[in-house]
Amino acid sequence: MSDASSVIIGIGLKKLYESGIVSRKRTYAVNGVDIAIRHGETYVLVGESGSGKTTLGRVLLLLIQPTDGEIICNGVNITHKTHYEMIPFRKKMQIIPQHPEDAFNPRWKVSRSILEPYYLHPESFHLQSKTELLTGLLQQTGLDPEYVNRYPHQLSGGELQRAAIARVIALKPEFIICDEPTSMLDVSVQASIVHLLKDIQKKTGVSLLFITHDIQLARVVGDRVGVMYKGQIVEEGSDTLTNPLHPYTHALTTNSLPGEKSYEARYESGCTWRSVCPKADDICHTMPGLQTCGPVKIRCHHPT
Ligand SMILES: Nc1ncnc2c1ncn2[C@@H]1O[C@H](COP(=O)(O)OP(=O)(O)OP(=O)(O)O)[C@@H](O)[C@H]1O
Repeated sequence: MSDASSVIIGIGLKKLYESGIVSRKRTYAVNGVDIAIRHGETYVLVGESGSGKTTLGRVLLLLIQPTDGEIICNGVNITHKTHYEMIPFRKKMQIIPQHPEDAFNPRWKVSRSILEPYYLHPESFHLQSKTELLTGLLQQTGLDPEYVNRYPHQLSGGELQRAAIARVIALKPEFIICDEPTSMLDVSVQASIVHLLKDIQKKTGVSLLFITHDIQLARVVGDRVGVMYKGQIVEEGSDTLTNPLHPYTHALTTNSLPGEKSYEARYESGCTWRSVCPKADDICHTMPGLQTCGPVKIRCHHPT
């Protein structure tokens, strides 16, 4: 899967969580994911709550160590790099969180938080002064200079998300994970934040991994879409949400998912969707691989 067109590649990624003291509960939040994000594209990860989107995103950034699998950044295997060896890669990979307020120190003025990369990595800014950097970042994100002299609780959710984006782009990243960046915002400002991110992408060529459970947003924002179900990507393509081939994607996009009770069965092997799939037969007791069908990848024995 190593190719020069990708900024980040995950190969065979797994993340196992174990909980409970008396009886151990094992959950594969990510269960064998292959993914490649190309330079300059927006790849949308879509799926229901608990399907593993956030865990996969954090594993790709090595904010969570995978239980298994490898991560390649610009052709370099970074899976087992030390904290020190990771520094140059960390600068190139950033995340915009769902809750911008969590990303700010409540005791710092917003300007201090936006300039945090400057204090952490002064060598990256050469002769640029703090004021020049801040002015440029505010211009790029459309944030009123007056706001950055305030504390985080004195800004609206949309203003704070712009400030979070300003901090993220300070180090000129090549790859940004946007983890539901608009889901906590008022509908009226959601579109402006999405436009801002796409505008930054147009100007800088940054790759975006956009995590959402909003199908309409995914359709609009994504160059390619990966559909996650129980820790796996079951379908991937540019037209996936308009012409779904996997029975799960079809149910997700037509609002016809069965009730939680009817498909909560977890199998140790085989297709995890088979308990409710109308097409399920004996072969579905074996796990389908992610097959390439033209421009689409699909994990199903019986695609439409
Ligand atoms: N630290 C953890 N310890 C144990 N289980 C976890 C942990 N983090 C996540 N999980 C479990 O892993 C699964 C995937 O969670 P994850 O947050 O990645 O899903 P998601 O698709 O991002 O959901 P949402 O859209 O609600 O944010 C869930 O079953 C969750 O309970």
